[in-house]
Amino acid sequence: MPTSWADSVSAAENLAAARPRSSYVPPHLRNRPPSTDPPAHASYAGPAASVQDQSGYGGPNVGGSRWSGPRNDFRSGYGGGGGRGGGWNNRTGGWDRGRDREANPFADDDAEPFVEPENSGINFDAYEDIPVETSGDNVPPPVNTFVEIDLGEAVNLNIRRCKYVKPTPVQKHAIPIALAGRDLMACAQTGSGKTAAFCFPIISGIMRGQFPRPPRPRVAFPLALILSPTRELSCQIHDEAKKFAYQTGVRVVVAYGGAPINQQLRELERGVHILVATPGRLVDLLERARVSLQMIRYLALDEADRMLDMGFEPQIRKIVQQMDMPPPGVRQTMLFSATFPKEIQRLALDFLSSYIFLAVGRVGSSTDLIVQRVEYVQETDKRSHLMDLLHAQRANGSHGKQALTLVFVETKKGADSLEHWLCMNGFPATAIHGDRTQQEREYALKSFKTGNTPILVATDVAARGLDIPHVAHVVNFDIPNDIDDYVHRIGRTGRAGKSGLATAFFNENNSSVARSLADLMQEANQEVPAWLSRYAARSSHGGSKNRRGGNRFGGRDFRKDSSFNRGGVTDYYGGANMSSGYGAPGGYAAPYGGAGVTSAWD
Ligand SMILES: Nc1ncnc2c1ncn2[C@@H]1O[C@H](COP(=O)(O)OP(=O)(O)OP(=O)(O)O)[C@@H](O)[C@H]1O
Repeated sequence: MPTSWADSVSAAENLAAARPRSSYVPPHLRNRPPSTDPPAHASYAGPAASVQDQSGYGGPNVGGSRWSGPRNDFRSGYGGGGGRGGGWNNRTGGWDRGRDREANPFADDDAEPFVEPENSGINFDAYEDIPVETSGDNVPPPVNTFVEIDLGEAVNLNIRRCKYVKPTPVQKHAIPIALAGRDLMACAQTGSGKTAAFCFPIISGIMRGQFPRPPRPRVAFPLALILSPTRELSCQIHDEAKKFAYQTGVRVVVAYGGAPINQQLRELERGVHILVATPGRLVDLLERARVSLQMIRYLALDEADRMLDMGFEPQIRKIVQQMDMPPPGVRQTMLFSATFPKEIQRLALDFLSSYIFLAVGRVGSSTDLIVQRVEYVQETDKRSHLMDLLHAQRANGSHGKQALTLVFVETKKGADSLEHWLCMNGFPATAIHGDRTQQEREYALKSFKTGNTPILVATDVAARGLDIPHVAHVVNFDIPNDIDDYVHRIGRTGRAGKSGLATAFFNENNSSVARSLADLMQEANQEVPAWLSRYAARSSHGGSKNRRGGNRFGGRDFRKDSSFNRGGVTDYYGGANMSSGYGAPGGYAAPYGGAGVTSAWD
């Protein structure tokens, strides 16, 4: 009997190796020991449903009826093709052929080129005391271990390959909610494992589900759609999802702008269960009729508040509401972010059905793992101040090496110019922003990640979601106008239980965020300089962007606000007609998404 993860991984690999290669194994029987009984009928029952049957991972059935709830009843009937023989994976060139050639997504994991000796090791105990709030009807109880969550043997094996020992707090709560088929709006701090929180239930659901054969050839019919705001983030989610879905038979494909579309079309033609995409490229594919959303059962918006703000909202509405995607209640919708302004929560009602709101930590708060410093620096002194910081950092670093430092600026021009200046002054720097070609962007990111160019100057295009190990320091050379952007930027360090440092250069130009910055720092147990408190006191009367106002724990699901019910919406937790009255133009636009917000994005 396997006694450790390593044992069970190698046992499973041996089992796979021992399987006779010559005889044809139908896709739905792959990953199953030879003795397992064949299914009663030939309908497609998810790529690796059989894996579940032999898992031994029964565990308590968290969420009780999650596999037989009304949503799943509906799903199995959706499209009316559940009983058709063969299933959609059997079409010519289907994903199952690709599965035989599935590259090992873990192959590079142990060859980390840049290793920072201090501060390695994941310390999720740091998250244990975080307050958690859930609201909504019949919230499924959280779990404490992955074993309790019935994700199936293949996914459990991948969890071990990822070296995840136990679920993070957001995973403990969000995974059972998602497995129960519930819509979810989840807010949890940067670097706390949200990607896995929405990927695991999607993969598991696809493995267990009954889905009809896709109706047309040469058109991709994904079952799940994961949207994210940037190309790099979509690629990262794709990489992660491929790890979680390795050898499950669930096929994950990514589509994003700036890369040749033909290659992406070819990938899509080979079949896709989970499509990870940026909105612009997806709209293109939909308009070319190469992707249909008609079979979507799962919709996840990562960085959901960003996806629903002014820059992306029209595209998201087009994708979700104006094409052929099943409506809320038919599909399962999950929104994740570290920040969720109330205006956006309100807007999100249009996409959700009877959802559960989950907040792990304070909504929009940063993690205590990040030491935040704010320094008063005049505009003209910023460069020399940065140079001092970098010099000091190099002197303190191991072997005189520059630690990975991410420097955020407001504009693309500013990024180019600072990169140039740093290089001229002997600091190995590169830059990433929306005017660079995709190739340049990818090269910059890679060079930074590997430590070849340990300073990355970036606009907000790199602010959200990117999980770059060993980022020691985030410098807000220009402080963003919106405090939520600040939260995401500094969240590039202090991830997965590790600590990090964030320094912001503050001056008169930033007085509009003084209050929210001081509040945020206080919430995260950071030392607030007296001069910043004075700025905050001065600016506390104005500033529509100041959405904080102290500790808001306990009142953050906006449905709990009295204004929610005053808006004529009486169904408190997501019954019919919740969206009425909120589609009015200007409902949220004024306080959110100023002119500068979209400039740095794709
Ligand atoms: N249960 C776990 N155990 C150990 N590490 C984990 C676990 N879950 C996730 N991680 C790791 O934690 C890191 C951060 O995860 P992830 O990128 O999903 O965070 P996030 O909450 O989406 O952050 P952001 O808000 O910045 O997008 C990743 O490197 C991921 O592999």
